Amino acid sequence: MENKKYIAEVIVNNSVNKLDKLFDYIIPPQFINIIKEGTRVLVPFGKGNRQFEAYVFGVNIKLDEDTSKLKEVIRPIDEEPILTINQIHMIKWMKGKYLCKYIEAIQCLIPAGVVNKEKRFIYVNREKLNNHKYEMTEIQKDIINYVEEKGKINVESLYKRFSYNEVYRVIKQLENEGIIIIENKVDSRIDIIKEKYVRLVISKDLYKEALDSIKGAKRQQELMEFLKEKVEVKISELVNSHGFGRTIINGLLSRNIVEVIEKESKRDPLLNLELKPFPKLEPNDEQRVIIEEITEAINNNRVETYLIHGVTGSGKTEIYLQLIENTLNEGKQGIVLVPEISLTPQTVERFRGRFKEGIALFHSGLSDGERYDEWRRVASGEANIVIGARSAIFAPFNNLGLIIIDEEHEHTYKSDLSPKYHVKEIAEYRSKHEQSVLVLGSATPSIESYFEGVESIVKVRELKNRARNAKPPNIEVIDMRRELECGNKSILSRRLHSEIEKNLEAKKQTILFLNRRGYSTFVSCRSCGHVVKCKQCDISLTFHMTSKELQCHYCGDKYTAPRECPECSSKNIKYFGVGTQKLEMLIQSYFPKAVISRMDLDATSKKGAHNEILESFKSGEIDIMIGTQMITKGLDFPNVTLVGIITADTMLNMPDFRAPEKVFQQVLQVSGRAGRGFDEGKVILQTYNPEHYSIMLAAKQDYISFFEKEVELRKAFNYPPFSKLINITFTGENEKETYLAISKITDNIKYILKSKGYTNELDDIVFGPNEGMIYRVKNKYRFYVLLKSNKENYTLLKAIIKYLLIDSRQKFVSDNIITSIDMNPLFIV
Ligand SMILES: Nc1ncnc2c1ncn2[C@@H]1O[C@H](COP(=O)(O)OP(=O)(O)OP(=O)(O)O)[C@@H](O)[C@H]1O
Ligand SMILES: [Zn+2]
Ligand SMILES: [Zn+2]
Repeated sequence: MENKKYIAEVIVNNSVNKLDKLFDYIIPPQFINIIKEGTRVLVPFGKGNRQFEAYVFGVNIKLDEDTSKLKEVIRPIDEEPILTINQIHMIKWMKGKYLCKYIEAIQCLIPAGVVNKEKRFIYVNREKLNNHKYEMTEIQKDIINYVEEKGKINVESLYKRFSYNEVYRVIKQLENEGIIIIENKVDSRIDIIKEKYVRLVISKDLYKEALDSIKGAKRQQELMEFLKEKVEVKISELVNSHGFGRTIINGLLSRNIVEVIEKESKRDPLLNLELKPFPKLEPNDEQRVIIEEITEAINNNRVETYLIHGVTGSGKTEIYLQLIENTLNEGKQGIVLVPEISLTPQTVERFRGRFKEGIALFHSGLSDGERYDEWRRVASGEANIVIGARSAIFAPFNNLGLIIIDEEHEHTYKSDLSPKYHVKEIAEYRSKHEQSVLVLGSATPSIESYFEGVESIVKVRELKNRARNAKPPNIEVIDMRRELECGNKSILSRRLHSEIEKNLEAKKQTILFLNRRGYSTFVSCRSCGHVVKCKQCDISLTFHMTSKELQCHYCGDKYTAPRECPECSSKNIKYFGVGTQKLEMLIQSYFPKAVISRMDLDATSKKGAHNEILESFKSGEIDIMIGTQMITKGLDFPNVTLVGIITADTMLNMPDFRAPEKVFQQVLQVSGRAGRGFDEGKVILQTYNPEHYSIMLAAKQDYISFFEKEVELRKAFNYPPFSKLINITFTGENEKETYLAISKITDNIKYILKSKGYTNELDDIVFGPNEGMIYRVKNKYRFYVLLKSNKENYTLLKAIIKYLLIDSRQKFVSDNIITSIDMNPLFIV
């Protein structure tokens, strides 16, 4: 056939709004069999035909159609497609679900190291230079000399050498005259690391002779003997760990006794962690039943979600380990998600101790290079287990059998960048499309997840007992209002004080927990515990320092700050909190002999500091550990018998409908650190709101009652899981312009809703626009509008947002305003 053309539909790797769609390119005949769905290609783009990297999403054949306006693909970048067809489907699905850009979704699936960057190279055209007619300026001469000297160089390096403005102007002009030529090349940003190794090249029979020939050089002889035992050794290792300097190595090199070879090496982030074996445990009855049931589902490729609700210390990790083992035995691969790798060193240790190898780690602390290497280990099949935070859910496995989300209630599973996905949603998608089992685990499942259990969408399995027969800790609530009445103004109740004392005498360890989030933004009464809330939203009001007013963070209603408590008329109506540092000083002054350590963001900002503190806590050097949220997760220290929660109220009064849930979770999680060994654990929980259902039920460790109460309230105020929230944020440098822009969008949303017959309900659907809780960040102003939708209008609302903020964005929002859409916000900030 004459006019048959192969057309590639591509996504250009560029985050400009206008480019967020598929573009057609002709595939030149020589590439027809190479360029497929998922191949990365180089394409010319725009008027200047600059080269861009692009991803092929589809290949079509066109017959007798006019393709004269289309450009041609320049060439493929890789030999094999970099995205599978499954992944392309997932990217399209993510775009539809989160209203993000294609390229943003692609960037979730492919690590930064793979995504290429365009580099510009520059060189001099000698002929044109010789023929030019005018006198050059000094700077022109300097630049030309510099470039000629180097041959062909990256333009970036000119910017380092000369001032940007000068270079920019000069090279533009010289380029127009053809004196210099600029070439665009797309290049991988990450270099593959090559390591140099040394090995003996002397055969066995010549060995003795060679050894004798260097009698005078004792160290060279020693190196020979050293290498004799080994195949090859890294130069860096010889130099750094074994004291063989370069001259010694060069000595043997010059005599042709050794040679140096180069091998590609992968950066291994686990390299410097020591490996302690963690042998398989005989599962107890509760564990066994669950392991058997889920293994059966894995073996039969069933699409199934399990929620393991197991009290703290019930041995969930052992279940995960055995499930992963069974998955590998089936020749399949597994993903284990943890809230934060650096905060869950014990979990990682156990997996490494059990499986030794084949584990790849994905987390935010990796350099681009490390991330790229880990990704390639997974893609090439070298690793069959991935452990990691959020991003690990995108691990490029091709035979996925099992996904585990440990501590599934943790908020770190929600991405704060676009696409604002929740790991659980991606995991559900992969489970469904790759026939694999999803396991969620928590001692305190999120209300949404447990609700899915009630609705039989997920299968809930319970672990009611601690694994090593330890008893659950005993939680005692201390009413801080009574302390004040009795004249104790200290941050420690008398009870907590004396328990710490006792614990120190018994040589047991103590954890003191202080929550920093939401610290002193709300107003409460120290005499009666009353907290001022919005009448409409049941949300604690936020105190605004500048206006000295109280404002509801959800609906925007303003209230005047009371001078005395509306409940008990006390003048003690302001809340004063303390930070961890101050707390550490206080505790040290109360217990001068105790060894105290602090674990918070400040104390652990140095690399490795977190692990160091944990190690010395484990070894028993530290008596009292003071910490923030960092110490609530997965720590298993048998010698901790006392946990003190300094105040449950900071969290309780967060302007967030999930505040009671978070308090409940946090109290149970941090309490769960106590009494995991032979001795019983005790928890002292201090609060100004002892009657709050969240505190009372946490003290009883009664998850089910808490769940029921919470669900009742969510239903009454129409919060998730009974509604879906959508949050739209506008950020801009010009306060007024940003506000007007979001107001215009809000009006449009209302207008369209009205035209679709929603008239009376508008006030129950659209809230705002309001100032963001963090109103001014880096001189940019932030406003948001919150939408509350139900099953029947969700699709409509999504379509409206898509129309206003994506498809017709240019019409409604100027380019200097950043818009962000969150389809299921966990926090509204
Ligand atoms: N079958 C078993 N036999 C003996 N010990 C076990 C068994 N299963 C688990 N353990 C031990 O019980 C302790 C608690 O287990 P693990 O840390 O897995 O609890 P968890 O459910 O993850 O708790 P948390 O939710 O508090 O993190 C660990 O020290 C673990 O080694
Ligand atoms: Zn009061
Ligand atoms: Zn309100």
